[in-house]
Amino acid sequence: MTSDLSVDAVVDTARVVRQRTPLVQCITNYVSMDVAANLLNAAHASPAMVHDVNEAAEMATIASAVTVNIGTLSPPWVEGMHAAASTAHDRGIPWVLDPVAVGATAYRRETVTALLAHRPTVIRANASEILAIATSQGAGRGVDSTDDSIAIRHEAEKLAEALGSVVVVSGATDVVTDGERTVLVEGGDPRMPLISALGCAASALVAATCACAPDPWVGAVTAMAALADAGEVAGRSASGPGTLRPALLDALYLQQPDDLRKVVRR
Ligand SMILES: Nc1ncnc2c1ncn2[C@@H]1O[C@H](COP(=O)(O)OP(=O)(O)OP(=O)(O)O)[C@@H](O)[C@H]1O
Ligand SMILES: Cc1ncsc1CCO
Ligand SMILES: [Mg+2]
Repeated sequence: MTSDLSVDAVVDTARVVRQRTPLVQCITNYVSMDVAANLLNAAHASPAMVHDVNEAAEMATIASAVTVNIGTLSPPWVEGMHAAASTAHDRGIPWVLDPVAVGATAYRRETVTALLAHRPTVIRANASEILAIATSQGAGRGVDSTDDSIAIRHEAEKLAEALGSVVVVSGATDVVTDGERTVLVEGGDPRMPLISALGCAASALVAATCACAPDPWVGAVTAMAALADAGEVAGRSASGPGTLRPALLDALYLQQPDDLRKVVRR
């Protein structure tokens, strides 16, 4: 389901990731560190969990891309987030914002508003989080979505246009939009949201693919298609979320770029 999407560009992006092994600086939450690092390794990228303000900007000068996730935020971490995001912006490398539970507290909303000043390349979040940013209001119960990605497609498109960022709304169907062009990525497994911080890891993967893509919209589609295909493959052998997680890492590792053609159809 595409508009103007070159499936070849998606497959090429997946190939370039394998050639370049992009270094992704992850400023991410305590829950997600393990799954994000291992998912990047399995997907042929290279993680570095570097968040402290004393080194965050310096690290961003050698990274290929940065991901900033507010999942377990505190003031010292926020300083590191600003340092890395502004360096990424100045260098013109992609940086991805993951606004975990942004609707839940005023501190999260203020932090996200301040981080938006560094103009994220991509915002990757679930539907409730995107809705909270789009409406500037509290929404959702916490880190999990209570809204449907497809239902907020138009809010996502307007937000992408207003911010000049690609917006990825994850869910049973992922909505990937730059405001003008929107792709729906289907697939995956219904137990994926039960793997805590898989969305955070998805944001890190979006950073990796954007570092290797002709444009961030294609980059974001590549990451979400890779997860959708791997989730589907993993779901065949998994008996629950516990076994789904290692199976997903194996499926990503074994995935071939051409496998993405199955999920991103014309
Ligand atoms: N019902 C579903 N069926 C198939 N895949 C899904 C479903 N829900 C989510 N996914 C996939 O699971 C991954 C994580 O997305 P999700 O929307 O759960 O992120 P999230 O809410 O930000 O997660 P977290 O905050 O735990 O990191 C994405 O790749 C998404 O496509
Ligand atoms: C459960 C949880 N709490 C803060 S961050 C996080 C990981 C999923 O977003
Ligand atoms: Mg999330």
